[in-house]
Amino acid sequence: MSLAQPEPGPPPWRLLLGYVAPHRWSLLTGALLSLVTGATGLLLPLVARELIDDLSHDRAITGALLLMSALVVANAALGALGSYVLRRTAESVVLGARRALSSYLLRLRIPAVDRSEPGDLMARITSDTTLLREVTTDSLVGLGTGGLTLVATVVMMGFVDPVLLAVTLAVVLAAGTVLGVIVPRINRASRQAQDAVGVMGASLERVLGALRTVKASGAEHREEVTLHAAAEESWRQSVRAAKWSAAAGNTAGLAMQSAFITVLAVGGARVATDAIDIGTLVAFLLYVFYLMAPIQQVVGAITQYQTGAAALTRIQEALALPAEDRAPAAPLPVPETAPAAVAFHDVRFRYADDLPYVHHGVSFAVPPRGMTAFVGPSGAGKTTVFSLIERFYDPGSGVITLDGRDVAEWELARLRASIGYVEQDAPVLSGSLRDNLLLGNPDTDGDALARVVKTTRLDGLVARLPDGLDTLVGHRGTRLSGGERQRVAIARALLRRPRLLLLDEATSQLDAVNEAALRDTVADVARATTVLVVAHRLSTVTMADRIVVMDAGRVRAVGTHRELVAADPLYAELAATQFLASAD
Ligand SMILES: Nc1ncnc2c1ncn2[C@@H]1O[C@H](COP(=O)(O)OP(=O)(O)OP(=O)(O)O)[C@@H](O)[C@H]1O
Repeated sequence: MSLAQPEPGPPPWRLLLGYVAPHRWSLLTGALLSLVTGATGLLLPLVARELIDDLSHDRAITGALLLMSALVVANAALGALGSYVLRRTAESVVLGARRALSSYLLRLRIPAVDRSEPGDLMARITSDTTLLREVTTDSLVGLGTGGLTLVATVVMMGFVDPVLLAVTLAVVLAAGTVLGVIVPRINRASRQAQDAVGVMGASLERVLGALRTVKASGAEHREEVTLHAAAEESWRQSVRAAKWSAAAGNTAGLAMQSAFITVLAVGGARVATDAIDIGTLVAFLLYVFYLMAPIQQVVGAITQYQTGAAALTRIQEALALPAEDRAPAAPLPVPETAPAAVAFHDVRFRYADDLPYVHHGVSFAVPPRGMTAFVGPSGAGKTTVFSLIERFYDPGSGVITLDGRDVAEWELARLRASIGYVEQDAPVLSGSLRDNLLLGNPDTDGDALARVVKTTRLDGLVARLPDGLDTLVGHRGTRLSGGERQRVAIARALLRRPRLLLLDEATSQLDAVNEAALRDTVADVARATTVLVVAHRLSTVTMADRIVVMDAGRVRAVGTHRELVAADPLYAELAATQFLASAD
């Protein structure tokens, strides 16, 4: 699954260097340790040649043996330290990418979220970033240290016998041509495998988010088929990538074996004709043996990079989605407490370029203080009014003002700090009830919290819960009823001490007693705050100071309940059917 990307981003290797840059020193240290490890290994054949020489001339071999032992121990110790440093650095690169991505995803603009699958975005943060670990150690370091060791080994081989080196290189180059065909296939398969993991994440999120509905609809089997199809696609593509990776690895292995045999044959002939001595041939064969590791490392680096490049591209696609400016870490102190004035001036809006307009020139003005109710048939565009005030979306044309100033000119965090928003489906985040209430204003003191808990009639619920305010709610905690969730959402919004309260009233969530109590609370709030409410109940509209009647993306009429019943036929009909049906 691909996210829409406006223009091609930088190549994956540049992205990789960007992630690695903050850790360049530890990466260099690790790489250096690996190099020194390789160098100690490279000295061994020379010492071996000395040892054979000493033996054939009846000289003592203790010194050579001691040197060899020291080199072997140093090789092991430095190798372990180097791989630890590299692994740690790679984990830090993964951490950096995860931090960057999660911060970015929290700032995504709502239209970008509307068009993305949350499960796929999650896969990008979790599984794609994990792939950066291997790409950092295996690819970047592998290519660096493997490449350098390769060059050093080749130089040493040239030093020992240039003819045998030419033979070795001819075999290795033949294998390189085959690898050129294989490597791009690994990239394609890896990208498809990661995309399939994204699709699976999206399907899982869809099912787990509505598991009750899936069960109640008896749709488990159909959903299972979709999930399995995504899992199988990931398997298929990963197996394809594995097939090509294995082919690449074995091509390198085969090349080395062939080089070994060829060197043995040609070298044997050279020893027979006295062109070289036996010690030189043994030393050269040891170098061929040593060449194997850096070649495998370089081939591994190239194949691993193909997988990493696919992941890097997916990460970059997420980072190219439109996002809001970074919000300050601490909640902004609300600069003013005066109630806000809101106005829409000829606002036209649609959710996406390929969707019809939802607002066709909406205009209204709400003075500070008091309650304004928005009513109208389902789909008229009432909730959209709130989304635009919060700047979840920007209008296509027209202007929305808060205190007479275009909301587009407000610093976003300051704008939202002025507003308390109670959504229609009032989500509860998993965590304690206290966390949920203090989400928008964690510094609230205990007295203020207790007051709001009481006014929103949550005190009974708190008394009933086993750990009171610290009881876990939401996922893996106590499930709250629809009405309780709504009261929590109202309390959360009030604790933000908003200058403008947006209340998207859900139908039939509250029982009569709680509804009456909350009506009084909201009426109280409206004395000092501007309250806008999408109203579905007669009790709400009758107490509103003004009612805005919306129909099909336009404002039909504005007035009080009494005025509108007399003047507006649609409102009169709504009052007679929709509102009366839920009146107390
Ligand atoms: N995120 C979105 N993306 C695309 N279309 C949307 C989105 N949200 C709402 N719409 C569409 O915009 C139109 C107006 O929706 P809105 O939620 O504002 O209506 P409403 O008047 O609040 O309805 P209700 O009373 O049923 O809640 C609807 O046709 C809806 O399908």
